[in-house]
Amino acid sequence: MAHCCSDNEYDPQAKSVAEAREAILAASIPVSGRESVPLGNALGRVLADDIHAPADIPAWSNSAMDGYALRSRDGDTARRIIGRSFAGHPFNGTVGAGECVRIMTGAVIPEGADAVLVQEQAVIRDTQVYPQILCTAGANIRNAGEDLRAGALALEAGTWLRPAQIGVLASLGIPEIPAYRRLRVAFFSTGDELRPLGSDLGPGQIYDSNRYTLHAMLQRLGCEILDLGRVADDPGQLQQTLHSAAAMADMVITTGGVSVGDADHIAELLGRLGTIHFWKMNMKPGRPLAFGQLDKATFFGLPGNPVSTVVTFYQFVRPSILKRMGKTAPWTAPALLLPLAEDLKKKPGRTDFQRGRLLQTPAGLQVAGVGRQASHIMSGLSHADCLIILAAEAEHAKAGSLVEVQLLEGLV
Ligand SMILES: Nc1nc2c(c(=O)[nH]1)N[C@H]1C(S)=C(S)[C@@H](COP(=O)(O)OP(=O)(O)OC[C@H]3O[C@@H](n4cnc5c(N)ncnc54)[C@H](O)[C@@H]3O)O[C@H]1N2
Ligand code: MOO
Repeated sequence: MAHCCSDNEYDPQAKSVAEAREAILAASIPVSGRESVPLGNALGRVLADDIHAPADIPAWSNSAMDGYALRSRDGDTARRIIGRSFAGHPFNGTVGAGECVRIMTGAVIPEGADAVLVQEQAVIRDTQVYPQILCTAGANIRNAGEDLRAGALALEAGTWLRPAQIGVLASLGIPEIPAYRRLRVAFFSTGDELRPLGSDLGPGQIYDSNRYTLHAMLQRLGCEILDLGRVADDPGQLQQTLHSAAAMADMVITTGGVSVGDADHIAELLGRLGTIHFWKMNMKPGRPLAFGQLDKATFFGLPGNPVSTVVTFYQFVRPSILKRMGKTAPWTAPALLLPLAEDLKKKPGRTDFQRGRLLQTPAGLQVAGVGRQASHIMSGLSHADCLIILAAEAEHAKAGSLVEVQLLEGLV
């Protein structure tokens, strides 16, 4: 018999994170609906068509520096300034032997010139320029089509638009883009103990924090959010809410009530209403997880413990949303390998997603835990910038050993 406090860390029936994610992604079918979206509102949308460059980018060969456009083959001989080429105001003549054109960054390279002498490397007397160095052909010139050739594939269908991609589309002069429609996600939290923020708490009651965390995670993914509020641990109300959620959304997410307690009704209900798998996951936090289909909607029943809600969202729901939004792979966050700055405790059995923070040390980037790791400690998660992933079979991890790390924040 196992000791009462052993926490049953190893369960041969439990599903691994990789197995569950594979099954979830296989069942996550991309939406087909599409719409035209003004580029200014396109952040976070997914391109529904390939985008080709309508013209060379840059359209003209232009100067990378402020200086003098000249013929490189004339060496370091003095040049006479015959005109000016400013961004938006090209010089219309031709640069000949012994001549140059005053030029600014971004201005068109005049005919005849094949190099730009940077002004810091020139001495000017009267209208003569005396090069202090020899320019090679092509020096400080950005050639037409160097970024993208006319007709070249700029961005592929399935690209998730972040600021850099928006910038590329803007540089092509495209005011509206073809995008897949946004994913409609309905969610609600379950539990008799949950109270709205701002209300007084009675004995045993807590604030419904998961719904706010979920809302924020969905907002970041650009979903159309349908917040259905709090639902008590009442099978009739739960059934009604699940029905209406499935009728209005592409995906339905609940938190709480997926475990084995007497008030955990999600399992039994969904077994009747849809095609649902209840998985005991081989991970910590996030042991119970429900996944399946409810009418046409993908369903996720996330565990109620607040940290478990976040960790399971990032490991399973986010990849499913990204794929259903039409984004091409990858759908999972990449893992870095970083040295641990301190020992971390772990029992063998479940894959551990410990909350961590990155440390800049003289020896380079390292990672440390954020302290207490239980699945109700949201303050720890709020101080974390990454998850430290310790393999199921691993025991305590030693300072200095390399561990997998998933960043919680990205630049874009
Ligand atoms: N006998 C067993 N008990 C439990 C097991 C188990 O395997 N056998 N698993 C434990 C693990 S691990 C987790 S995780 C939880 C998951 O349970 P539920 O999904 O049924 O969640 P609840 O029981 O409803 O709530 C758990 C915990 O989280 C709080 N909670 C719930 N909703 C919210 C919310 N919207 N905002 C903030 N906090 C919330 C709730 O009050 C509970 O404290 O089951 C364990 N038990
Ligand atoms: O698996 Mo639970 O999420 O540890 O608290």
